[in-house]
Amino acid sequence: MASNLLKNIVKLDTRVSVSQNVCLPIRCLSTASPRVKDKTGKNIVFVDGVRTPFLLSGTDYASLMPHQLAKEALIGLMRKTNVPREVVEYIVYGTVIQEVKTSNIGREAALAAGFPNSVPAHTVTMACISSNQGITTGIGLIAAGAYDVIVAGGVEFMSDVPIRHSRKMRSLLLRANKAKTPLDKLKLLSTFRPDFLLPELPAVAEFSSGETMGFSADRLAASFKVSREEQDQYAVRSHTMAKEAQDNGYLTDIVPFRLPNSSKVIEKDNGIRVSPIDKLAKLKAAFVKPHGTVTAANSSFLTDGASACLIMTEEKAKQLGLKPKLYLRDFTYVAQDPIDQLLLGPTYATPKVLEKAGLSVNDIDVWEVHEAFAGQILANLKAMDSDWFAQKYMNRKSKVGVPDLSKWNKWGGSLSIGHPFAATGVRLTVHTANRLVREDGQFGLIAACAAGGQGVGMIVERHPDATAL
Ligand SMILES: CC(=O)SCCNC(=O)CCNC(=O)[C@H](O)C(C)(C)COP(=O)(O)OP(=O)(O)OC[C@H]1O[C@@H](n2cnc3c(N)ncnc32)[C@H](O)[C@@H]1OP(=O)(O)O
Repeated sequence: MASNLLKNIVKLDTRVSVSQNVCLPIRCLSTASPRVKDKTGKNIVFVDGVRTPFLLSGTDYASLMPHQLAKEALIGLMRKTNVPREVVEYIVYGTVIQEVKTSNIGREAALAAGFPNSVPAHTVTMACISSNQGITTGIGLIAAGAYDVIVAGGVEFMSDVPIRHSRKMRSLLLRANKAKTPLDKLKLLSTFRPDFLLPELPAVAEFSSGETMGFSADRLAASFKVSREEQDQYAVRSHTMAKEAQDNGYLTDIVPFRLPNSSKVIEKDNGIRVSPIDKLAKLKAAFVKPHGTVTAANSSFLTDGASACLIMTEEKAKQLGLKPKLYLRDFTYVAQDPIDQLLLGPTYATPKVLEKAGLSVNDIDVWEVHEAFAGQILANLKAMDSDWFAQKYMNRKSKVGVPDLSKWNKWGGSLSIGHPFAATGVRLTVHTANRLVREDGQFGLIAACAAGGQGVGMIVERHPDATAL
């Protein structure tokens, strides 16, 4: 395993500023002979994507319901693209922790956002890659010829999660509902015990192992010998780059959100926080106590937010006079053992999707990789740089290869911008699109890990018409 890798990340990132290397789109891209062939016969394009500002849970969105956030993302998308709602034929929307009253949240959000009743919507869930799943389900529907115009996206709302009665209490209440006589009800009441009142709190944890994501990340970092200092440095990198992108006005995927019944308009992500490294070093372990290395500052934080994007056939985009940002070229999903390899999705998905598309690591101009934890990102980079890992775990002859880190998450990532689980996939895609224009690149790779030991890799290509940010 290359031991210099992490040193290089730190050195490199203090030098690379997102305000450098910005140029207008000058590369001549052509649809005539694409290097990556279209597999669908439809040349499916990503027109644009938007998101609400991502906020720390428990802050300004706290009194909302999740479908209200999703509604704002959908309204913002239609306003930004200037496409009439009637043109949209189907909506695929992601969520992870479901609000029980709006279980098909895609449909509720679409109705609230003023889409015609005749536009069907369904909800998908695949943990942190749920809106990637929204996009690729849309690709499938278009490729199958079912529809030409799809909206995809996702929402997560951690300010209010369903807290259930205990199983014993639920069982009692359900039986009480069916009890016919007062005597039956009394008999049931006599079975009540005080411990029935203990609630069941949801945890960001793996069902099969019971382990929280943070605990797993700490174990992963330890097994790849990623130090606390390296994790803290990576976290500072993420926040520094996100702050620069925010200050430079690059985060144009944000649609401002006017809070209902208030004059307050939310315009910015509120979790970006550049702190001195010695401040981070003082924080206590958040999961593996007391000696773990994953802390509040080198973890993504619990976030509220929603996203949405518009995808369609290139022909339809032309008919509508739109200037798409990307071709959606290829994708893959991967899955591993959720106990030992929970957060290594990017390592597994990257070579698979590159090979499918006929590209190599060096062809990628923009990397957007989900940062669940700094330790998880650094463990993935080490795994990608290891022949031993490739041979032992991936059935490959040699390592995947290390991405050029000057092209990696240059506008920050989930650690700093936030990670509303099901909304992140669209955020990664639209940042890839906008970075490809600003950085004059051609190909982007999006990768993410997800609970269940799953992961996604997507290859996108800048569309020749992509100019507007
Ligand atoms: C596939 C996947 O994506 S898996 C990932 C899924 N996501 C997760 O698992 C979420 C992980 N994150 C979490 O669960 C939570 O954010 C936690 C447990 C890590 C932290 O939660 P909390 O303890 O509530 O965080 P809180 O915001 O209070 O921060 C704790 C302390 O760290 C400090 N802190 C947090 N971030 C920073 C920062 N960037 N710089 C400096 N200090 C910081 C806070 O100021 C606070 O300090 P204090 O105790 O002196 O007030």
